Amino acid sequence: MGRDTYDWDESDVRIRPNKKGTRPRTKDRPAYEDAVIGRIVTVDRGRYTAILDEDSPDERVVVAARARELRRSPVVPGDFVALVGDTSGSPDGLARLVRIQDRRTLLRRSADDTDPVERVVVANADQLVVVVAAANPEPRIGFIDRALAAAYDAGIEPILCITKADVKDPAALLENYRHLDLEVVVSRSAGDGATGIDARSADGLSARLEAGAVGELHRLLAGRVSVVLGHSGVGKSTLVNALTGAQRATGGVNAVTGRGRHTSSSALALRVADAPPGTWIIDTPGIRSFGLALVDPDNILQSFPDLLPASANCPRGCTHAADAAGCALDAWASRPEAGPAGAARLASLRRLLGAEDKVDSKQLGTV
Ligand SMILES: Nc1nc2c(ncn2[C@@H]2O[C@H](COP(=O)(O)OP(=O)(O)OP(=O)(O)O)[C@@H](O)[C@H]2O)c(=O)[nH]1
Ligand SMILES: [Zn+2]
Repeated sequence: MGRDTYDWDESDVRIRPNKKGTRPRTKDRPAYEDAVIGRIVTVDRGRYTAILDEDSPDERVVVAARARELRRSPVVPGDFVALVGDTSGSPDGLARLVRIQDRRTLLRRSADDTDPVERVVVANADQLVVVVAAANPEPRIGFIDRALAAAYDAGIEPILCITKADVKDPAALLENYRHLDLEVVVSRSAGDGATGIDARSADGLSARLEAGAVGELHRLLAGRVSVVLGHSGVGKSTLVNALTGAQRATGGVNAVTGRGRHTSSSALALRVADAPPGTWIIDTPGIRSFGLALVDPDNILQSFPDLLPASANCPRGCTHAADAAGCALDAWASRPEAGPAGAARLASLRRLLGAEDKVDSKQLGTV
């Protein structure tokens, strides 16, 4: 997909305009007919790093500053942008970012469930890889379910990746997601002597991951743009490094941008090694919470497809809260088909649906 969008030019028509997308008003902006389109790989202190003529002999990295007419529209990794000025890619050159192309998808979050401020995470992602460890740190069901709801809301396909399966069997955790049509990849470190993939993790230790899961992820990512989300310590950098061959944690010159050290708190698009053109991973360090203040409650329920059919038996306008009279979801949870995780699934849905009403919801972003 990334490939196609990359080739857009000035004459392009809009495909699937995203009503959530942010676009400068058409009326009063100059045409910028000499603009070139690039893919944003990272944003750091008001400087936008874009990659131009991707996968061609003229491929180059261009740093840009935003034009005033963009006002405060957020520009994020994954965005395709129009650049004018010095787009040669010379080390000291600075281009001007004059336009954000229409976005296919937009992953947004709020700091917590009551904060209405939109934080745009990445644009044009096809997939969201939610990384949780089987243990150390303990997996948080609420975090997974929040991420699934945000992905559903954004029209992005989720993938669940469980790491550290060598530390604990993730079967009980996976029981929650058994009824979902969700790709699940289970990763573990490789035992001595097994064929593994060496990856340097953020703390500098080298983890050796079993090749199977990394290979499976590699296959799922091919040709697509995937955001990777996970709490600190789950092994996200280890995985990302295994897939990209990057060693950003060790500093030095960045594999994509070719420039200096990247601050570790901003999202960064990295190329997946040995993958077809357009295969990108967008790493999102430092996202600790995933507030759902911007997500339509209806989409929260839609992201629980195992509970959705039963909700058809609820009274009209049912809030599905624990005290909602006649809510059919209680009956669902007690049925054998709901499985051992049925009650937990319902509780998780209720936490997410009810979060916006709670006074102390500041905490809920990290549930
Ligand atoms: N046992 C085991 N340890 C792992 C596995 N994957 C990663 N680790 C270790 O877990 C620790 C954390 O890994 P990181 O990749 O740095 O975790 P992270 O999620 O990127 O954390 P931050 O860098 O803090 O965001 C490191 O010591 C890794 O070597 C695994 O599959 N099994
Ligand atoms: Zn109900």
